[in-house]
Amino acid sequence: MGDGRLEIDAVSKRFGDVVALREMSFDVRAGELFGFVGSNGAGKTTTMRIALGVLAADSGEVRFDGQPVTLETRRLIGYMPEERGLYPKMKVGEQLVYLARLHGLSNGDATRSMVEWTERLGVDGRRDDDVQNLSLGNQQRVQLAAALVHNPSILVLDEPFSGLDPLAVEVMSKVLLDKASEGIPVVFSSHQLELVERLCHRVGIIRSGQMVANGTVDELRASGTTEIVVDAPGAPVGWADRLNGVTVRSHDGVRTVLALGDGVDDQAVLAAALATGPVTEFSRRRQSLTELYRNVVTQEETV
Ligand SMILES: Nc1ncnc2c1ncn2[C@@H]1O[C@H](COP(=O)(O)OP(=O)(O)OP(=O)(O)O)[C@@H](O)[C@H]1O
Repeated sequence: MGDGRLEIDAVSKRFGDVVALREMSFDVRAGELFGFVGSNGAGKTTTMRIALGVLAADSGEVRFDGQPVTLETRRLIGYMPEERGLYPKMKVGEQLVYLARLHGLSNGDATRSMVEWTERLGVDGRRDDDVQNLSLGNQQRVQLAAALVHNPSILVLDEPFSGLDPLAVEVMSKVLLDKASEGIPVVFSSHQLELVERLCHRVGIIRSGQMVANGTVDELRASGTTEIVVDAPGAPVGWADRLNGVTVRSHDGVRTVLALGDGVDDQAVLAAALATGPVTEFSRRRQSLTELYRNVVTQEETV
């Protein structure tokens, strides 16, 4: 209690026959940027809507700072919905002030916050424009401003990066990192795995409504398959085919990429490579989040 964490604890949800979430559990720590990834329909939006409290879970609990999220604590959440929720015919500035006031800010504080966030997000020149007249990317910047304008203590953002140009991605990234470094938990969903790998402190991969991997990208690497790159110029084709517990991922000229099963001794692989002649490279390959994701998701599919 009192640690500023957002906890999703064994949350389940069905829509008729569709099981959207099965005992989904993870936590987002204070000061952490948490990336939430998974295929279309895996349950990301449903989880976020339950975290916000706009959708009720069938079972399980969402807690913030050790306490169940209530109507009162819901006001502490800055939420960016996937279906974007701005009033198209309202001016940007008026809308942001209105939303901040709904969350209890005084008129003066709401106006100051609107000015600050429109400047930080580069839409200060559009304050007097109707939202519907902005480009989609600028609407998204305003949508982020709407999530931030009431100084939330938790940020829950559904695909905030989708459709943004590279400069807008940088602006959005910096704001999210800054908010996390102020000590609040920040969770966002995304299909842009390179971006998630670059930005996030921890990542959760979900499939069919369940959390199937969760941790720093390095932790996910450590629990995944070890891949070894071997450069053995004199080795005949197929030199590694008969090694126990080893799968040849690719063989390209003199370079072979091998996947080592659990408990396989890499020194035995090195000895086998040396037995073919000189070895000019023998290294562990760092898998990208995209590769880890593919492995986790396809592994689960075959279970
Ligand atoms: N209101 C609803 N009524 C019926 N089924 C729903 C409803 N909302 C979500 N679902 C179903 O629940 C599952 C999870 O959907 P959800 O939108 O949470 O996935 P997602 O991970 O956010 O997907 P995407 O990446 O496509 O946005 C899907 O099978 C979806 O069809």
